[in-house]
Formats: sequence, structure tokens, C-alpha cells
Amino acid sequence: MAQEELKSIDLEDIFFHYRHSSQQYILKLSLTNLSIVTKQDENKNKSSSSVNNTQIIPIDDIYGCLCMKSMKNSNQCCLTFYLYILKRSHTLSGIVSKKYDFHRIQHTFMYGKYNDYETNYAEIMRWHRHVTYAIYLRRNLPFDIMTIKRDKRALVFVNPAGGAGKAYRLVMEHVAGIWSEAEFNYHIVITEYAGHAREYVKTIELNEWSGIILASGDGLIYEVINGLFNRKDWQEALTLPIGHLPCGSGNAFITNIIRHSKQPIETSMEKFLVQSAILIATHQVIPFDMAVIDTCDGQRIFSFLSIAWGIMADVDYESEKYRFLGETRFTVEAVKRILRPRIYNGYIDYLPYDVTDDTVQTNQITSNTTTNGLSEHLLPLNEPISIDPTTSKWRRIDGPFAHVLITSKAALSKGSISTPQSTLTDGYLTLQFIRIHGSIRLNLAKAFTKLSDGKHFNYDFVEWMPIRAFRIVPSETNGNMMIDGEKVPYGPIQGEVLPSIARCMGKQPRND
Ligand SMILES: Nc1ncnc2c1ncn2[C@@H]1O[C@H](COP(=O)(O)OP(=O)(O)OP(=O)(O)O)[C@@H](O)[C@H]1O
Repeated sequence: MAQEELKSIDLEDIFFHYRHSSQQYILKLSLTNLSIVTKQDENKNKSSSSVNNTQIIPIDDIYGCLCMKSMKNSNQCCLTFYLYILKRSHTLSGIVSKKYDFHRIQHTFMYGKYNDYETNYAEIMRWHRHVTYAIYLRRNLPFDIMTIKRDKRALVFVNPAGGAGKAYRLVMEHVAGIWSEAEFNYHIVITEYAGHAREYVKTIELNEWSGIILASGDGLIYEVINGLFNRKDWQEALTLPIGHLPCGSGNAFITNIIRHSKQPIETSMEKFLVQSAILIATHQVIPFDMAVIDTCDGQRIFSFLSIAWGIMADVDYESEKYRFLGETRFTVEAVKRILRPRIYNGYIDYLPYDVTDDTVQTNQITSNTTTNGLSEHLLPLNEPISIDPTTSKWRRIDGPFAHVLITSKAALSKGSISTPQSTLTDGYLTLQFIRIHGSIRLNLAKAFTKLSDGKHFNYDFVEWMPIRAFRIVPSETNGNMMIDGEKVPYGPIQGEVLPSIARCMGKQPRND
């Protein structure tokens, strides 16, 4: 693609309707919009002063553009634009509803200005290059990344065991078509066993791939991120953006990405998948926070989502047996746990997050930093943390607790906002907990019913605070401790935020 040619994106030409050649359009392309001006029939309108009808399509709404040879006239070509737009839906009776829905639309135009196919085709390919370039410029990627990465494929892992076990079929039915319309290149690997994707990413040649996409739930994302962190070149590995096609039961990762873009989240599974596929095909590279976690068996784990102890951990783990129910599995188990609440004894040490506190160092990662050297504030787990206020910034909260959750993102699943104020890159973890006092059943029931929109934070009995680091020390020796929905050995656990350390396939919010 000649860089010179693309310094100016503007194009204008006359096209006609793919069925009715008498209906003509002037198409104008600019950096921000495609304008479609419907040409009036000059004879018909000689007496009328009517203005040409113009439709303006923002480039942000176009996810692909393809050229084809006309089936009707061998000299002509057609140009199709693929759009994904938010618009008001119609009810069955044809009334315009107040609700906005996403719609996939395609506009096809014929082109035949010249008498020979080759010249028409060359001209239509020029349009294709310019439209593609305009789409890529909206992604805010530097030109060199754009041209290099475009030729690369994304590595897509499909988990045949994820969610209700339909991931491969869902990808073929709802994603493959969109990605060919968007000319998004990819290579699919179907995971053969738990741990396969983690092993796979440990040895991939990083510069062969444009990113890694997981058609799965959150479990496979956790696996792949930890596989990337286990590489010697982990810093470079983490620059590969991670995309998520929701095929699991939780799907928190893509939910948080779409929340960041401020798009409404599609409700049906299929439409949610389509929304994610289009976001991936036109993505920008967005950073996100993670946490480094030390578990009691000496493992160092990287978390993109949450550390749960208490009722949330029990609900997550014990609901595994209802996996066939999809996201409903969490609700079924939560009702059981609320009716028979457990008490979790122990304490939580935490380092508060205070941006004005310059005595606390923040992670300065250099090319020499190893993953063992990644934490600034964590001591070995068997060394006590000083909470003496005269010498230490660390503080302690004593249990017993009903609920303890530490998160780096807002949504724990598509249907629950555990931490409403959280963003992808706020640079802190949020600690929330419910102590055992008052009517614990009632408090838990109230908190769980408000979890869908994060309103549980409005209750006084839900305490929360932003933190940099934490250590949870349970008194009992048996129970559930979950990191990103995966069970880890039960016992003391500690962690620290890693601000903006990884990259995802996301979108910045639109300003219009
Ligand atoms: N072929 C496979 N057979 C069995 N397990 C697999 C296979 N491929 C991956 N896994 C494992 O399945 C687990 C769950 O995967 P995934 O996250 O995709 O689905 P999920 O658990 O339904 O979703 P969520 O994590 O959102 O609840 C992962 O830990 C992964 O290691």
C-alpha cells in the first residue's frame, strides 16, 4: 500500500444501485465519514427545488469493505460496506421503540465508469484501500503497526469444553462471517485439554501474531495470561493484545472491555458474540491493570480479575457442578449460600491506595525486571507485615467476614458489577467486604440482588476501599480461595496491583 497515496484519504465518485442502474449515488469518503448522496433524477426534478438526500455514515460504524466482480455485467464491479450501528428498533407493530439496538447492515454499490473491467477494478480497489485505511486510522494505531500487523494473523484458542460446550459452533456460526467481511486474519487452535493454551503460548514466536483471542470463558484467559507471564520475554509477550469472544459462563473480560468502550452490552449470547467479534476486528489496543498474587504453596500467579474469599469464592467453586446452566449457575448457588451463610474467620492486611502519598513507591518495570521482582510491597508470605501506624502504611481489618473480594475490574461476569467505580486502568485494586453483624442473611440477600448493577456499594454494611496491596490470612485450614474464578490452595494469600501492565483488544469511548 503506497503510503504517499494514502496521505489524503478523500475520494468522490459516482456509483449506482446494485439492482436499479438508473438510481445513482455520489459517494464521498473522508477521514471521518462516508457520505452517500442519492442523485435525484434530473428530468423528474427539473421543476422541484428538492435537495439531494444525503446519508452520513461515521467511519466508526464501518467494520469492513469488500470488492467483487459484478455477476450481471462483466465490466462492472461492486463495493460493499459492512456496518454495525446503534439505532432505534421497531416493535412488531412497526412502532419505533425507545430502545437502541445494534444492527448489522450492508450497503452494496455498483461501479462501471470505464468501459473495461480492469480499470473499474483498479478504481474500486483504490476505494477499498482508502476505506480500510480510514478504519485503521480510527484505531489510533501508528502507521507501521497498522501495515505490519494487518498481514499477521491473530491466534484464536477455542475451548470446546467452555460454557455450555458450544464454543466452536458459536464461532463458526456467528464470528467467521464477520471476520471475513472485515478481512481479519486468524488461525484457530481448538484446545485439547486443560492447560493446552498455557503450554502453547509459552513457545509461540511472538512476532508472527497480531494478538491472542480466546473463544472461551474467563478460565482460558487466566491460563493464557499466566502462560505469557511464564515466558522469559514476558514483557514483550504482554504487548500482544488479548481479545475475548464470550463462550463461557462468566465472560467478565469482554464485559469489562465493552463497558470501557461505553457501548450498551448485547443481551443475547449470540448478539454479544457478534458485538465482541466486531470490536475485535476493528479494535484499538487498550492497556489494563492486573495483580500479582502469591499463594500459600509458593506459586506466583497473575490475576486479571478478582481474588475471592468467603461467599463469592464458595459460590464460584461450588457452582461448577451447574456449568450446563451457563451464567445462571452463580444465581442457583448464591441462593443456597445465602440461606445457609458461612462465617470466615481471619484478617486482611492492606496497603491503602492514595495517589498523593509519595512515600509509597509504584512499580517501575524495566527490561531487566523478572516476574519474581515484579512486586514492590510484598514480603515473603511467612514474614509478618508490620501494621504499626508510626512506621508502616499497612493497616489491618479483623474478621469474621461473610464476603471478601478484591478486584481489578468492574464486572465479575456479564450479569454482575461487583466494583462499579472500577475502570480498566485505575491503577488500584478494590477491596470490598461484609462483616458478620446484624442480619447476615438479609444483608447478603440485599447485596446479591443489587450486584447486577453494582448498587450493593450503596449499603453501609458493604465496606470498600482502593488499595495497592493486600494479604488475606484465614484462620481455618479448609475452604475456597479463588483467583479469577480458578481455585487455588487455601491459606494465606497476598497480592499487589500491576497498573496498565497488559493490553487488550478494546475500544476507546466515542465522543459523538
Ligand atoms: N479441551 C479441553 N478439555 C477440557 N478442559 C479444557 C479444554 N480446553 C480448555 N479447558 C479448560 O476449561 C476451563 C474452563 O474454560 P473456560 O473459561 O473457557 O470456560 P468456563 O469455565 O465455562 O467459563 P468461565 O470461566 O467464564 O466460567 C479452563 O480452565 C481450561 O483450562
